[in-house]
Amino acid sequence: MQDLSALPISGIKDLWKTGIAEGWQALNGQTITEDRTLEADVIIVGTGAGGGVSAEVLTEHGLKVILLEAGQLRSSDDFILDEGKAYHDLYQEGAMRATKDAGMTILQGRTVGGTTVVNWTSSFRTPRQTLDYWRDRFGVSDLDREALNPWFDRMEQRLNISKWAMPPNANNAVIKKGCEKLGWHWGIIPRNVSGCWNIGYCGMGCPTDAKQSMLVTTLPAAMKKGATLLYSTRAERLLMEGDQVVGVEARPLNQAKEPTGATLTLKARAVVVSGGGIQSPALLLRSEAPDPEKRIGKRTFLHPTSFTFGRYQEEVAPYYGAPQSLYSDEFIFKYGVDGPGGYKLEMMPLHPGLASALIGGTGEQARQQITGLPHLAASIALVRDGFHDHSEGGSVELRDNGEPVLDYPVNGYLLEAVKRSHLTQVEMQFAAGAKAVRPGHSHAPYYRNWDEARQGIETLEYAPFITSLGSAHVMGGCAMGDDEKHCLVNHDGSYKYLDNLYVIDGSVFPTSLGVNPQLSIYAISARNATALAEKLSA
Ligand SMILES: Cc1cc2nc3c(=O)[nH]c(=O)nc-3n(C[C@H](O)[C@H](O)[C@H](O)COP(=O)(O)OP(=O)(O)OC[C@H]3O[C@@H](n4cnc5c(N)ncnc54)[C@H](O)[C@@H]3O)c2cc1C
Repeated sequence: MQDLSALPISGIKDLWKTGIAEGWQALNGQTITEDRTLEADVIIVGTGAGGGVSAEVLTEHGLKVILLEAGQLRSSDDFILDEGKAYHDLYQEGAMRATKDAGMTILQGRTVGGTTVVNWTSSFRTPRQTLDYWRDRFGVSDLDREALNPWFDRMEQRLNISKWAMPPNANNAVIKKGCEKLGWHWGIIPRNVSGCWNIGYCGMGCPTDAKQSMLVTTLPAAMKKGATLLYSTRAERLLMEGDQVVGVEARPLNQAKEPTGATLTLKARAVVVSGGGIQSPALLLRSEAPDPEKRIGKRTFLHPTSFTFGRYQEEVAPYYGAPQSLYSDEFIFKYGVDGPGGYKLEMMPLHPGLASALIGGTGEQARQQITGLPHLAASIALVRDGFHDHSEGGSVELRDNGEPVLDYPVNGYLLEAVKRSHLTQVEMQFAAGAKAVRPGHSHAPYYRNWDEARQGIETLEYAPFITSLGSAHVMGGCAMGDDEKHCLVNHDGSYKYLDNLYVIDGSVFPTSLGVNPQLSIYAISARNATALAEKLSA
């Protein structure tokens, strides 16, 4: 019998299959077994938020671009709502990435389109407080909200970003019900979707191309203008002559993500590094790029994220519907910008695979948890990291095989914020009508009411490993700013110690943001890629 689950949705044309049939230059590294040399005006390493936007802008200016992507090319026909396949094919380390001591899990994309292919579409402008802090603390000039607003306008229009007009799913409705009852702020999330079917599988790749990720927007635009894409091909190191970057050495990868043995020598007038947090610093480290203050990979931030799970009488079905549509900023700057850690409240989708990994438990307990999934709501709190002396983030290191690992110790400052965020989320879920709520902590039971929970959480030990923490927002590691003690690139993305090298992605943020990062990356990348394009085409 035919396996219907493996069939693409009929009537939706796969953009990439059509484009390649029409002549787009997309080369699969798996088929490259012999050395080659290629030339372009600009080489872009990485095809996510920063790389996609840069590719569109640079090709619009008539520049010849080569895009390198370590991940594979997967497009709408491949997105069959299968968690296992998606995590294996579309995520870094098969979605098993974690910090060095395994204190936090890290979800990050690795595919053509980068993390934008698997993200949950929430699109916020950078908070003023964050931009002001960057200016005052790190000397990030020319990047206040007024200067950035035109770039936000432009990218919101390009990616069809607007507040979600449908009713929230039951999972997200917890925010409205709970916050209204408690008198807390809540709002509707703007999403980058066009004709969204409200399926709820954004994290597995959008099968209807409704999500306006780089895969269906900027990258196809660049391909139409003659860009060359080399996928399953990893940038190994930068090619340098004195203090000039002259290109990139790249390795095509086979299906097992191992080098095929061939070497690609790619020459260009400029190199844009858009590998995202962790990978962009890793490329600079592998290249032994000059770094007098030892800043490469330092100040890598994660928005460390805590969870709570609420059980409801009615069905919640946390796997259906727009994954994130409501949020609360009640606690994000409540304790000042650089005081105790503030956090943004959102909900997260729970599909069976992710749920079993996050909720934990074994044997009968695990069975009960999973059978109860339809009645479970999952809230998250994204802790703003990087705004306090005790919140310096993590450092990227290289393993023996050249692959990166992030050392991010979970310290007392963070755990204090996490404890407060548990109390907040538990209170919100009870106010929303939950019958029982459990914070993401190995020693926490399901509490039956807010009083019991408050007392219980007060007695919990908050320590690394027993306190569940994860991240889907890797930022920083190549901080921008005038302050050379902390920063590696200038506010236009140019590398301080080499010519012709630009970092354009989420790794340039000198702190985390306090909002989900994609729109900040799109806007700042559009600004910096435009300046670069004008310079190169002058
Ligand atoms: C599950 C999930 C949900 C999310 N939801 C949201 C959301 O709702 N809203 C939001 O704002 N953000 C969300 N994010 C985060 C957001 O998508 C990312 O912050 C953003 O895409 C990062 O952009 P980037 O350009 O820095 O890197 P990425 O988009 O990660 O792109 C980097 C790309 O470069 C490639 N690469 C790296 N190194 C090399 C190399 N050496 N050679 C070749 N290729 C290389 C990588 O394989 C990757 O494809 C989510 C993330 C996840 C994981």
